[in-house]
Amino acid sequence: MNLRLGTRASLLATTQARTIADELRALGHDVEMVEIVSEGDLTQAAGTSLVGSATGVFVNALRDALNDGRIDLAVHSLKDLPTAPAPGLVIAAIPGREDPADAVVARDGLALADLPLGARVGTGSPRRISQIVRQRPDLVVAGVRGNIDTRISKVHSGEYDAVILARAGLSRIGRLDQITEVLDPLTILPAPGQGALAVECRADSPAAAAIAALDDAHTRAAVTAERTLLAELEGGCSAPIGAYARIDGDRLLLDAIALSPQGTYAIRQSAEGDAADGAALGARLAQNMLAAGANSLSDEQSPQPTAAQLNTMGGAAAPTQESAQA
Ligand SMILES: NCc1[nH]cc(CCC(=O)O)c1CC(=O)O
Repeated sequence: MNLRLGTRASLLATTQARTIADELRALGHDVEMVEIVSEGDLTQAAGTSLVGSATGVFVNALRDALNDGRIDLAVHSLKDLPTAPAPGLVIAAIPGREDPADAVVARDGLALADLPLGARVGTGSPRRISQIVRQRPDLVVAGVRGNIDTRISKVHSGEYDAVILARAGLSRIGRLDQITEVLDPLTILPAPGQGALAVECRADSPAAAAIAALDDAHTRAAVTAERTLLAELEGGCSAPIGAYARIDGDRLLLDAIALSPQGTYAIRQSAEGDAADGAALGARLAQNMLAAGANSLSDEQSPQPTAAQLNTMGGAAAPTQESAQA
């Protein structure tokens, strides 16, 4: 089958797209790569930045190309896809995912815990900020723009003592040697879907069946749990969310955290369910977290916390309370 695969021009995007193209070629398909240039790429190249979500602009440029019939499939980082389904499009494959952990790239080979008091850490992700400041309130966290290599270069130039990046992205572009610490995904919970790719096509496209051969059932179950949890929590709160699901035999284990922006308060819970139904597990854990107060997390203590909130809030909470089974 002839397949036109759309990709952004960035190193990470083209590397990810090439991986998928190679796998489809191995199945006997002819794959042509089509570069899709978006407003986001143009402004990034000009050294300026977009107001609002740049990732949204990149995703939409690829989706427009799918809807217009300029391409037959698009490869996305799953964590950059909004949880709402795109009308007329389907995620035809979620291939096996990389290690979803976050990673530290720091000067002098340092781990997060070894950074000196008041060190400068670059990340703009509310999820990373809240979890890292919760562990190290002394760190000065500042947003950092640009692609992965640009971010790493800001450590080498001394602008930052460390930056936090997804291990998967560093792996894909061959920068694992830059990592000075991989953060345990049960300590710093990853973004829902981190490390996974999503291959999207038109719902009525004959390409869907061809692409489906790349799907990995275990990864799909895990990221479905993570993204369903995110979707349910997004409806009820604007707190940063981390989630990490993994398969254990025929069971699916899910850990999730919602935090106040500076990490003063957090609700962390875990649950397990049938590996065949990630959506049910994600929805159930989200409801439990909302019941525990995930919808009212702020760095100022809430006026009248419920008993359930008191049980799961605060930096001094014992790990056993934080990881109460749901
Ligand atoms: N939002 C940017 C983005 N989207 C996907 C990745 C890396 C690959 C992945 O997480 O799957 C990154 C960079 C990062 O977070 O370090």
